[in-house]
Amino acid sequence: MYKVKTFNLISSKGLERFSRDKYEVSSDASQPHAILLRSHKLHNEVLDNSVLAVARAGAGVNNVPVADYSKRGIAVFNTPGANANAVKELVLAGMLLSSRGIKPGIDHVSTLHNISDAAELHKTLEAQKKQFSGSELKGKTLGIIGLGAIGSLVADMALALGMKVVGFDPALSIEAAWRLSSEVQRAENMHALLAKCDYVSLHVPAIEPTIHMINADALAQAKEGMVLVNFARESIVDPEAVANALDKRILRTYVCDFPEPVFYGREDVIAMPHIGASTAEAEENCAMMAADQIMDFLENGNIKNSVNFPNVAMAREEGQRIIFANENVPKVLGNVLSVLADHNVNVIDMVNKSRGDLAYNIIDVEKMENGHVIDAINSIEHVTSVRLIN
Ligand SMILES: NC(=O)C1=CN([C@@H]2O[C@H](COP(=O)(O)OP(=O)(O)OC[C@H]3O[C@@H](n4cnc5c(N)ncnc54)[C@H](O)[C@@H]3O)[C@@H](O)[C@H]2O)C=CC1
Ligand SMILES: O=C(O)CCC(=O)C(=O)O
Repeated sequence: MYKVKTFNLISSKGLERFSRDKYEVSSDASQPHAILLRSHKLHNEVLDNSVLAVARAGAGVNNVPVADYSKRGIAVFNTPGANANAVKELVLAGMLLSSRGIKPGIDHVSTLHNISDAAELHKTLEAQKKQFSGSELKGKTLGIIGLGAIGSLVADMALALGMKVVGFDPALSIEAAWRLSSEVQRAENMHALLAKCDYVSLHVPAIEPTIHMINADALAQAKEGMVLVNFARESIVDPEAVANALDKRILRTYVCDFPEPVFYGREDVIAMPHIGASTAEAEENCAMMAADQIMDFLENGNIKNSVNFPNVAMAREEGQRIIFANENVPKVLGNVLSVLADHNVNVIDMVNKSRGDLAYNIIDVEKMENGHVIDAINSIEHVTSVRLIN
């Protein structure tokens, strides 16, 4: 029986993927083989040694101490693109909220509840509505920083609305580049993008080079009156610098999914409670993808969409499957094969792949009589995790 421990509310569509005869899935599972979570922060959790995999039902893995887990041979997964459409739609809502008098207009209407005569109400509204006029998105320039799953959908949406789109992404993958519309203009650097855009939307992961990438220096380059949209992470902007830029009217509005105390009471900040991915569809997509990845990893050792391990897949053969991870240094695989030879274990098939400092291996062997092989592999220097699947 495999055990999966969950944090956060995981869509039942995902939880239902785990068959009851093979999996026990609960928020209080002890000694779990895998963790399935959304935004819960794992940095302060003591993880049982039983854990082999952590799957983030979502995109950002800044709530997971990936480097520590890599050293322990724990595979960390995410669900690329599974919630991208949900975020894209809220980016559009954010841009519209910043450009039209939608929220103040609605708030104003709710203050008029004491007018019981319909004709008087309509007359009052018509007389006052000029306070709530705005401007259109069509013809404006949107800058997108980070052109991955979400950024590319935001680009398509903005182009469809008649906006000009400028993008910046120095780490763009080939796959993402293929997805991107040729109408997106490339900015040489972030400052060039900030200088010419009416709206700028952030879609980068929270990693060391992006922390506070929107700071006082960056904002000093911004086109006056720019709207900054942040559905990425709070740490990507320096909140004090954003507040200063709003004070100086360099920024017209800051739209974000990450409220900060420094923004309380500001009418030029539109803050949402981290709901970019909070749609039934996105929650289902993420949970199902994460569940499938956990199952294929636990049952077959296959890896898809890991953020620290290489993608690996090998069809199952008869016999048993040895899976081990190691530091990516010479001789480890050779030493493991020597152990197998010393124990008269016949190899049927194998795959060895590396990613950065890590290597991951699947070796299918004929059924072993000797129970000490796994212990012997475990004691080889630089092996970080090993297990046997029958
Ligand atoms: N508000 C919410 O509920 C959600 C927020 N997010 C956030 O959005 C982020 C992006 O999500 P996806 O588009 O799905 O990820 P993704 O991995 O598909 O795209 C991220 C892109 O950022 C680029 N990038 C990395 N460093 C950069 C830099 N210094 N400058 C410019 N571009 C850079 C990468 O090359 C990549 O193309 C996630 O990491 C997460 O933090 C994601 C989903 C929901
Ligand atoms: O699970 C959520 O609601 C948050 C989604 C998110 O921030 C992400 O996927 O990076």
